[in-house]
Amino acid sequence: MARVSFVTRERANMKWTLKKVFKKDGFRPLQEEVIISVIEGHDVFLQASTSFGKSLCYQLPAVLKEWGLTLVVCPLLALMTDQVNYLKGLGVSVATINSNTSSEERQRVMDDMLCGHPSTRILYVTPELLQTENFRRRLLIVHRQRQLVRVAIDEAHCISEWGHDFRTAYKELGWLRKNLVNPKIPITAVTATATPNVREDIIGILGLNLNDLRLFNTPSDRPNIHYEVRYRPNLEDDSAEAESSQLLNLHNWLKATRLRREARLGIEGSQNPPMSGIVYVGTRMMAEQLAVKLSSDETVHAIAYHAGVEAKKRTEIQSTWKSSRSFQPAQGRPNPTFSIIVATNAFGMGIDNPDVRFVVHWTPPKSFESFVQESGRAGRDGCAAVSLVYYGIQERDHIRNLIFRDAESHRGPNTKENRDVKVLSFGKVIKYCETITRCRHELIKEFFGDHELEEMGSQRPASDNVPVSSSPCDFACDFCKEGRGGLAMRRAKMGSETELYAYNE
Ligand SMILES: Nc1ncnc2c1ncn2[C@@H]1O[C@H](COP(=O)(O)OP(=O)(O)OP(=O)(O)O)[C@@H](O)[C@H]1O
Repeated sequence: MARVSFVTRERANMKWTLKKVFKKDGFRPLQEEVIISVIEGHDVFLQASTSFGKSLCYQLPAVLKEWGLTLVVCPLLALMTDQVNYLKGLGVSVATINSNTSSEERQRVMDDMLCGHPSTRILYVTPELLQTENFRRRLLIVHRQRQLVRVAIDEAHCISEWGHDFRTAYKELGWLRKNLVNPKIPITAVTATATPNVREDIIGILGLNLNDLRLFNTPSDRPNIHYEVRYRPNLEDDSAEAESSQLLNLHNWLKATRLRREARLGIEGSQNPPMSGIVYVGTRMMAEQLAVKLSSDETVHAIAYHAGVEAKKRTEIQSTWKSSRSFQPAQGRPNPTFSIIVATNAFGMGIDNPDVRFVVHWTPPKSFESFVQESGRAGRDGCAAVSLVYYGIQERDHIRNLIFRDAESHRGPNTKENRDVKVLSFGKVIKYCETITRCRHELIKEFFGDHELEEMGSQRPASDNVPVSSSPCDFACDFCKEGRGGLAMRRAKMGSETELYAYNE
């Protein structure tokens, strides 16, 4: 009886807050169930695909009640700043303490935390801050004052050495469960990219209570993304020719995309706002060079983004690209059809631009998890988008050598394990790219062990809208569109069967 009234009352309250505070018309499938579990005070582990809306699952409960502080641990300054600005824009009382926070602001936030009834509802911190004695002491005071309601761990895969973005400070988060007791503070951990090993670490290190843990997941692939691999010819003795034929290939693909768009919309492409895309490259120099080469076509405006670009300029590039609707072309050039960021992996996790229509990997990604994170920047509005990976035997071998060389150049007890993790993850990239007999959506789900989550009793969204189709992904990948024969022909250009790893069956 008590539960029925909770559900009825809280659901109405949640919907009202969703609309009134977050300006959203409704929940996405599964969000409501996750949020109810968070509000009920359970430990929650949510593994949902990129762009699912995981942040809302801890932000909405934080503002639903009229008091109490939610602590959010987040690995990236840029991500934290984006979230804080977004929430401030909605009128939520939110704060952050990180290396960019001024001492006055830091003092103000700390004073508020300790005042016995903090007005801050959500506090974003780095895992490094949470390691400091000073912050821990203050957090324990807030807890004793019964003002700490829950902790959320964003990008929880960073906890695991099996993960692609392992952060030592994340591993120390076990402190939370050990010290925030009487009452126990519930923990919500969210990620888009955790393999079975990583999940085990997240649950174990955070000390999530298995008897009470609520597990949720959505499939790891993204149904609205068309996944495709393009094979580079193996021109060992002429890498410049291979490079220029790849550039031509990408320019042709952009041209075909532009023509399709114009045909669909029935108006000149130049009258539409530019279409946003990201091209990932391996090095800063490559980013600079490729941005210039892509911009040689006047329908393309491409700009390089990497850690060597000054921080202020990077923010500027990102915000111009995000607001492509108000894009101003350079003097003397027509309005471009494409606004492209050519980026190294300095641009990735957490970037939330709703209308990115394509993500291209100019060379194979170094890990499968980063591939899923980076390709997941596409189609965040739920509309159709494309992921293209250019793949060649030389690049494959080059990356493998880099992984081994990097491991050898570092000393330390974890070197071998760390290298093995990287080799294993790159092995998945190889399998993903070289396989010509399976749907790519299915491969992604397999690599993240979606089936095992099901066996662990994870709740998934109801699948009543699954299209009836003879393809597992409704023809949203190159295998399902072209079939084995078509892919085999394309892959043959890359090299002989003996040069491929034994991954393709
Ligand atoms: N119920 C909803 N209705 C409409 N938009 C939503 C809803 N929930 C979340 N969103 C929007 O979806 C976008 C993605 O949300 P969010 O950044 O939380 O994704 P995420 O799951 O953390 O993805 P990633 O792992 O890729 O960072 C945001 O712009 C957010 O405002």
